[in-house]
Amino acid sequence: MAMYVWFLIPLGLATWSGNSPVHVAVIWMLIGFGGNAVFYAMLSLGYNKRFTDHSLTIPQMWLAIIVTFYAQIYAGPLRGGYLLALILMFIFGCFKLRTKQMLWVSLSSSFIYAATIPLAAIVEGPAFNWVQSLILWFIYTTIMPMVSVVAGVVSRMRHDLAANRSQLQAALEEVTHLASHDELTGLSNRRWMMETLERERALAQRRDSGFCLCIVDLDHFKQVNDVHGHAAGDAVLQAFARISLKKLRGTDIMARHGGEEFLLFIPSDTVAAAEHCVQRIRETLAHTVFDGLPEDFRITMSGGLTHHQPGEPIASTLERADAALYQAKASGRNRIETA
Ligand SMILES: Nc1nc2c(ncn2[C@@H]2O[C@H](COP(=O)(O)OP(=O)(O)OP(=O)(O)O)[C@@H](O)[C@H]2O)c(=O)[nH]1
Repeated sequence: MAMYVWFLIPLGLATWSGNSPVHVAVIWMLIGFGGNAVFYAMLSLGYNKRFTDHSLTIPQMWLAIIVTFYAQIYAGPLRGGYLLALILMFIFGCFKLRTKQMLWVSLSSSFIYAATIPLAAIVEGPAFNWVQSLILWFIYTTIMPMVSVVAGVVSRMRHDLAANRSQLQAALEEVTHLASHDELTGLSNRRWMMETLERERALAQRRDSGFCLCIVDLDHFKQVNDVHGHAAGDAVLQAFARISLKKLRGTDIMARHGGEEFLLFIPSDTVAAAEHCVQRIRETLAHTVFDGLPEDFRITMSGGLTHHQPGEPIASTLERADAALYQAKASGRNRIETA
């Protein structure tokens, strides 16, 4: 668009000084501004999505080529200056097009340029300088492919840069995810959970609300590895995470505390309500048949559940939950003990 506005100055001067007929400036404005308005409307209304070239760069370049060559037919000795408008348009093209597309546009435009030379000769009559015009055409036909190649290189560099940036973004997201999640189960990891618990502790204190913590441990898990192999053990851990997440509410948080131990945060004011939730997981697990393991294979869990006392450090809550877990194991496993 800026090109059309800027070239109105030389075009206006050429018209004012009698070097270019008025209709050229009128057509320049009508086609230039009207065409751009159409492209703007298409982009705003999303019609551009129907084309493979979403940016509509090629049609926009063609609009500039046609209107510039039209002005050039009547430009007389000023003819060469108008070609500079097309250099601007080719630089614009390099933001979106590949070298091949740029070359195609430059070569096909040089054919159209050739076709305008006899038309300019008709307009100018006997004063027309064929040699000068053919030299200008030769310059255009040889320089524009070079501009296209350079523009194509710039375009490729831009594409590579954008691809690198999105790869870097994806890697950053992955690193951020890995820093806060357990790779095997996809649950939050211990570090993230401890930070979250500190935040929840501060929030609970401010809101005068409570929450419960439960340490969950799979029973005799070592035997799973020993009898069925480490891969089967991994599959059991993953399945347990899935089962638990299905049974939890959106506000509950389950994290892998380490090994076959998990930490469960339940924002409940009463141990009874939290216990109900943990018991649901325990019962479901006890009846779960695992893919790839014998039909009669079952695994159970034990849990130590406690309520966070206002003001106490998280470590103290965890110590109590751990003691309750120890009690659950000592009492025969597959149970939840509260403290
Ligand atoms: N497959 C697998 N095993 C793990 C992983 N992390 C820890 N373990 C195993 O978990 C087992 C834990 O065993 P123990 O601490 O003896 O506990 P347990 O056999 O569950 O016995 P109780 O807790 O007393 O019921 C060990 O054999 C660890 O190797 C893991 O990521 N994958």
